[in-house]
Amino acid sequence: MRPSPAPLLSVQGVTLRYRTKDHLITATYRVSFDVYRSDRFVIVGPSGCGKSTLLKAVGGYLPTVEGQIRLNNQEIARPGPDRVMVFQEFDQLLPWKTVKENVVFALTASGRLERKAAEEKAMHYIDKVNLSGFADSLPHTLSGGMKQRVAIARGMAMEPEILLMDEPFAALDALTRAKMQEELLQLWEDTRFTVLFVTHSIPEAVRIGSRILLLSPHPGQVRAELNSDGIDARGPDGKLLTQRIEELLFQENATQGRMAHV
Ligand SMILES: Nc1ncnc2c1ncn2[C@@H]1O[C@H](COP(=O)(O)OP(=O)(O)OP(=O)(O)O)[C@@H](O)[C@H]1O
Repeated sequence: MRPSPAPLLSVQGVTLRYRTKDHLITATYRVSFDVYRSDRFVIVGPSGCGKSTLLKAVGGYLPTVEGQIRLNNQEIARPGPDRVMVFQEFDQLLPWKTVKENVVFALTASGRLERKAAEEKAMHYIDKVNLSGFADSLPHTLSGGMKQRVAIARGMAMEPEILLMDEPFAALDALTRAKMQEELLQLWEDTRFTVLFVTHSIPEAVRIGSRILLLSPHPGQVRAELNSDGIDARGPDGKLLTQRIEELLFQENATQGRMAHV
């Protein structure tokens, strides 16, 4: 038997808290999961269960209270270019820079590439998100979906070890959202990047994920981790998986922290 590969990202027993003036808020409690290279790892759970907080901690913006987060076996202590975030908001781009310049700037400002190499790489990824014809446009002339495509192109151009996506399509209309999900999967087919994707939409989790982690309501604990690789989200298996997730998330007396593998 071949030894199983080491995880790219390992989250072990992670508790995350916010301290406000009057309260200590536990956002996640002893959450554990592993993300392997080329996983499309989706975290799904109800509003307030700590999904964004987990992503912030993986991004290196929030320290753990308990547990450890390791990338390539190195403990995460601060943000770094090996982890790039894409957010829900459409205002992630620099409004005074064109589409191309937004991507080029991310590559040159981090000192990773010279101007010419950065331009080439920027155009490569802008093309991948089908925006070549808009390279010289300013963000305010683009639709919400197009802005998100630019943010994704910028994130991918940085070629991080892992792309962190926090509800990137939640503010889009249903049709555009479905199209963007399709495009993301196509991009993944092309480049097999590793993505950690947060959503509160079960259909989106089933559509995007190769693995799906379910978190309980606040404070978020692991309720189950499901294998969804190769499942046709629109076919009978996709429907069954959606039902199973609904049961696991909404059953009244779910045993907290119990792991279910499908
Ligand atoms: N900056 C903050 N200060 C204090 N509490 C916070 C802060 N950010 C989040 N919280 C609290 O932490 C908990 C988890 O929030 P988080 O935003 O991570 O949840 P979520 O699952 O991403 O929710 P949603 O799906 O609504 O975005 C919530 O109770 C929230 O109120």
